[in-house]
Amino acid sequence: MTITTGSTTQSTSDRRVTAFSPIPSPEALRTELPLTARRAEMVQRDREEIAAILAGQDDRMIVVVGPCSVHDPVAALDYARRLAPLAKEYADSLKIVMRVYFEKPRTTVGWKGLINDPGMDGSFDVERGLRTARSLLLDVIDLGLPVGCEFLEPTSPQYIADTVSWGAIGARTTESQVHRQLVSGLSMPVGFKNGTDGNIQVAIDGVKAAASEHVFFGVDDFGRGAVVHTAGNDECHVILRGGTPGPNYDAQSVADTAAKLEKAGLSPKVMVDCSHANSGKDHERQAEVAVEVAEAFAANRREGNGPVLSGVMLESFLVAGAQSLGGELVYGQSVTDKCMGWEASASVLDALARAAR
Ligand SMILES: O=C[C@H](O)[C@H](O)COP(=O)(O)O
Ligand SMILES: C=C(OP(=O)(O)O)C(=O)O
Repeated sequence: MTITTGSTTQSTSDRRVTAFSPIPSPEALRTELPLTARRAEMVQRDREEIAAILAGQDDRMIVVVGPCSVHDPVAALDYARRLAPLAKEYADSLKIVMRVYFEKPRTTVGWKGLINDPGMDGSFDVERGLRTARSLLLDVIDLGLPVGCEFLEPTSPQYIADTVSWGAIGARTTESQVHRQLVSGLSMPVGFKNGTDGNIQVAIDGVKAAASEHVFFGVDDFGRGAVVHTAGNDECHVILRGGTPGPNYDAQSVADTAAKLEKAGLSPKVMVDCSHANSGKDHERQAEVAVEVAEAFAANRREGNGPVLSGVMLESFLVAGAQSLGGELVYGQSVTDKCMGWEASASVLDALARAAR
């Protein structure tokens, strides 16, 4: 049911709000699609392993890999079925986390992801989006894969965060107090991207702010407005994704970021996003960047410099490249940024595993 509003001439509020569409509470959705004790155990174990890598207690490399965005849950699960055996095969050297991104921050306007508009047709069936997203997350966990999500809407994590082992705050929201507060209450390790302009300090500030306690506006499990009190999240790190001036995945940028984190009293943990401005959004270049980063990772370990570079992020799907929305869609191809295809992704994972060993 949609409630139309802003209709009386006397009203000074909601003059530009055209409707409110109710959705189920987080508790109702979690009851309908329960995590279950077995899955909760897997999520907890995966979060601890990722945190241990970030803390330097486990010298594997975190690899967050998967589509830029999920638009077709069938293709995403198909992808997960291919990734799961590789995650097992490389488990001695890589901690593979599947990118299962449902919320897309746009530079201006565009499709905002499966939760916002699962039909990709402007029908904005958010209730269906939430249900589809949660259901897919449970299916991916059942394949033995940890899940990584970007958190964008401040209240959507209530519906899905119990399934998520690693989270990200994107380049467009890394400086936002609302997102930093949100992270301070999240139960998993979270990476803050540098800004789109290449500013790394905003990500370092994000890590610092999220480690602190906060009190802010939110919703409780029953969807009621509430004041949220958080304990702070000390398992956060920076993600270097390049920026307007160019890439920032080189050894010097990683070392400088680590030094700045240490100066700020934070753990010097850095992940490199091989996509976005580090590859000029070119999926073929992304594979080359990943191989360069793998070599730097191996050299860093050989020189005994400690595991500053803790992980990489890759945008990868079944079919290489990207397609526009509108016409008939190619199965397994991104509808947002260009992704590496499956074959290229598998060989990059192999290169990363060899480097990490
Ligand atoms: O990762 C995805 C995109 O880079 C991000 O959502 C911005 O996309 P846009 O510039 O196409 O809006
Ligand atoms: C939106 C993303 O990246 P960024 O915030 O770095 O642009 C993403 O990783 O999907």
